[in-house]
Amino acid sequence: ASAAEKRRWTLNDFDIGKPLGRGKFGHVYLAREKRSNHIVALKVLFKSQLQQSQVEHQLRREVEIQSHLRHPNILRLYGYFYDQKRVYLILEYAAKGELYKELQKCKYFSERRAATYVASLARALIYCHGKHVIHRDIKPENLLIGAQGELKIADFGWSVHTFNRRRTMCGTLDYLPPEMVESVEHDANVDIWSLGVLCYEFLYGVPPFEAKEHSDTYRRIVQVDLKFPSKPIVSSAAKDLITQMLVKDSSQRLPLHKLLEHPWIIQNAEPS
Ligand SMILES: Nc1ncnc2c1ncn2[C@@H]1O[C@H](COP(=O)(O)OP(=O)(O)OP(=O)(O)O)[C@@H](O)[C@H]1O
Ligand SMILES: O=C(O)c1cc(-c2cccc(F)c2)nc2ccccc12
Ligand SMILES: [Mg+2]
Repeated sequence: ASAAEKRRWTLNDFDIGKPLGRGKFGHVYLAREKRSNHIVALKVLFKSQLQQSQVEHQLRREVEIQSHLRHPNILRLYGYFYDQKRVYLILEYAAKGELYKELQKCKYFSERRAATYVASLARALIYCHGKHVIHRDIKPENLLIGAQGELKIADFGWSVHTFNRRRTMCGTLDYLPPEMVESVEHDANVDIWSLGVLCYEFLYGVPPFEAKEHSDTYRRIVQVDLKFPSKPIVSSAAKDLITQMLVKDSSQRLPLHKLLEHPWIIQNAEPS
């Protein structure tokens, strides 16, 4: 690890700025590291809440993984430290905030914007899968936007092994592929499914299997009840890509490197 990673950080190393948001286990603040004047996001997590939710080990492992990942579309974890009551994560600051908010504001994205985001996520996932890290939790809430408008996968829900993990944490089912919803063995192809769900949501403003009741969403996922609305107008190339990703048999999903060669991506994604 670099010198920055090894050093023992303390709260005194930082000037704390405005709150950037509230997470499940604490707040995230804008902060400046005093020696380097480097702007970061400081995520403060309360130990008591981490213990109550029994996520302490998950957090340690995810911090371990996240600190070793280096990719332009993956939010950097520079380091961490803790005191009596809190754990602090020193994160790359994503100046343009949450993709989720941007999607709500625009309702849905242009095909060029959607394809550019999908291509950068595919490259980030190819990088992760190359390191035997699968994500399992790709959704708009876990995507942030950097100062140049680039996408950053910001979630700590990484898992190293491709073993079958129950989703102990509650949260929307919308992005789960059939094998996870049916909680059978799953592998890196789960991320292809979630990326397909995300691509649909970028273009239509809603996820493909959304339903009022959890049980209905569950049924629509396992039946791959995929329907394309007539509005907004979306190219058949985009629908073709989504259809090749939202396939029940995970081994038949379009591999990520093939996604980057798909006509819709070639024609619409900004060159990286
Ligand atoms: N690196 C960052 N740069 C800018 N804003 C951030 C950053 N990290 C978090 N935020 C803001 O703070 C909010 C809460 O952070 P986060 O979502 O990480 O907390 P959490 O929901 O508890 O964590 P997780 O989503 O991993 O469970 C985010 O929704 C976002 O608005
Ligand atoms: O008091 C501790 O030793 C402690 C350390 C850590 C921790 C250590 C490294 C990385 C990381 F993300 C978290 N998390 C905790 C969560 C709850 C209660 C105590 C702790
Ligand atoms: Mg969050």
